[in-house]
Amino acid sequence: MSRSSAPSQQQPLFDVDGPDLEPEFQSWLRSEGLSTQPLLLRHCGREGRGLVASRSLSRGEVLVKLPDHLVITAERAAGEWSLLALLLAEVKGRLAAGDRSSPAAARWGPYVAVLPQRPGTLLDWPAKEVQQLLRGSPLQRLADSITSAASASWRELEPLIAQGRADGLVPEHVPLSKGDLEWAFGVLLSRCIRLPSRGDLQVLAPWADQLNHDVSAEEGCHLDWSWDVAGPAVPGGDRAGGATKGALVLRADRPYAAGQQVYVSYGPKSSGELLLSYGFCPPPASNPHQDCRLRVAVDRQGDPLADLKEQALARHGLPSELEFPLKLEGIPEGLLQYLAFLDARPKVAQETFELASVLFESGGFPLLDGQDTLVLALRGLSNRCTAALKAYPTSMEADQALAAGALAAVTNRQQQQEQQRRARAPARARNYLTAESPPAASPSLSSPDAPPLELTLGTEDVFVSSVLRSAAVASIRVRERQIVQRTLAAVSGQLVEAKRAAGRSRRR
Ligand SMILES: C[S@@+](CC[C@H](N)C(=O)[O-])C[C@H]1O[C@@H](n2cnc3c(N)ncnc32)[C@H](O)[C@@H]1O
Repeated sequence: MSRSSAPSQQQPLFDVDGPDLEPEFQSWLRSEGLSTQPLLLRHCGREGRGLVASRSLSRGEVLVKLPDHLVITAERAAGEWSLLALLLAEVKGRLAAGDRSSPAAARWGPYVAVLPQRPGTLLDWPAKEVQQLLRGSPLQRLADSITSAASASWRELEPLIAQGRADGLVPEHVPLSKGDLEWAFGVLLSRCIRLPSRGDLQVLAPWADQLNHDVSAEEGCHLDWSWDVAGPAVPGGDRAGGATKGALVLRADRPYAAGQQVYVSYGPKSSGELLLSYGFCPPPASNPHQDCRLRVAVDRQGDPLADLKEQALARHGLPSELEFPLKLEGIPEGLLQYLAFLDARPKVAQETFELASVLFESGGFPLLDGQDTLVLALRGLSNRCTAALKAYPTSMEADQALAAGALAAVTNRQQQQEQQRRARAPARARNYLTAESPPAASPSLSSPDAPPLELTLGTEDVFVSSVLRSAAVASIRVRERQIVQRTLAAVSGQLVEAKRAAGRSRRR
């Protein structure tokens, strides 16, 4: 794990003497050879459960050491991602029916029992809302890829389940409907960790998956969680009492005070990616990984050189379609070269390959039939940005008001809950700060100048309230458009500069 040394905001402290959460799960972990120390499982406000330092911790100290046999891999679930989902859904179905007779339920039951009923990912959103809320945003493509992956898995699993029922392997009391599988896909989306050190193996890691995400952390879980795969065996760690092959080890990257929540990063993800795959939405304006994806592709319909261009791109190891993350800080590396190539119209085949070599090998922008290919690329980017802005169905002002209105509603509700909690809490517990972030000042509901959403909307907020879901998306749309507008401004500046340079070279 790695994260910035300063916490992103003033962090609340949690009660280290409070009652243990999920006691059955924790005693199962201990019986499996996992020491849950030095972290405690606590309710962490809108983040759900989280892991909290039980005492002060020093940098470099081991926080989690998960023996290999407790890591659930697709291999261990006898196959691929879909089968891992099937394993989860089957165990959940059996637990609901009080049946622990299958080996999978006996093995993983205590873990599956503490998984959230509603992971709160995009797969839990009402289908009609997905299209409606994401229209115009590049997030629509991510949503499509999530829903089509889930549909493809279901198509793969449906006949297997039917066969399993026919063969008496899946009893009638275990429901395995599309909805049950979607629950499992949501769990995988929001909890799977990709381990680069093990060939990008995707795993479920009980206990470690109770760690929440901090946008300011530098790198992290799901795609990149930087677990060390520990070399030394954990004696007595396997179920037969022998040594396991290793363990996933998480070390503290900085000191923690007792009661402080330990966060990791789920990877450099934008607020939209977090919303769709994990169900929560950190304020996009303060997410350092916020971007607006621009998809650019060879125009197969309109470009007579499309085939040649695809061949030339392939020679340079490039696909015929790419997504570039536009950011506030400037034009992404390689975008202008790619656009210059897509938009150029060489007259002969050979020129197409030569142009590709100059653009992609030297990074320079040659003249093509007297035309400056940098100017071509900048104009192409400007047109695409203008089109991207037009694709949003709502105005910037409407989105700002929507996001601010939700912030006010959440803040008010939070203040009320806080007052109720304080009134109920015993005196000792009042010494601890509360689990939720400090309330923000309520902005005006309708002002177009209202501040951006400054509060993370939690999975529960987003799941239960379609108003908050649309507010979360509105806050993302606001930031995406700000990024596109900033890119347009940078392009205009560069176009003026490129034209001046072209004029100077003509005069010479
Ligand atoms: C890997 S699990 C972490 C444990 C989880 N909190 C639980 O109670 O099971 C990921 C889920 O935790 C929640 N989460 C993680 N980081 C969060 C954050 N910074 N803000 C709000 N929710 C967060 C989201 O619901 C997400 O889908």
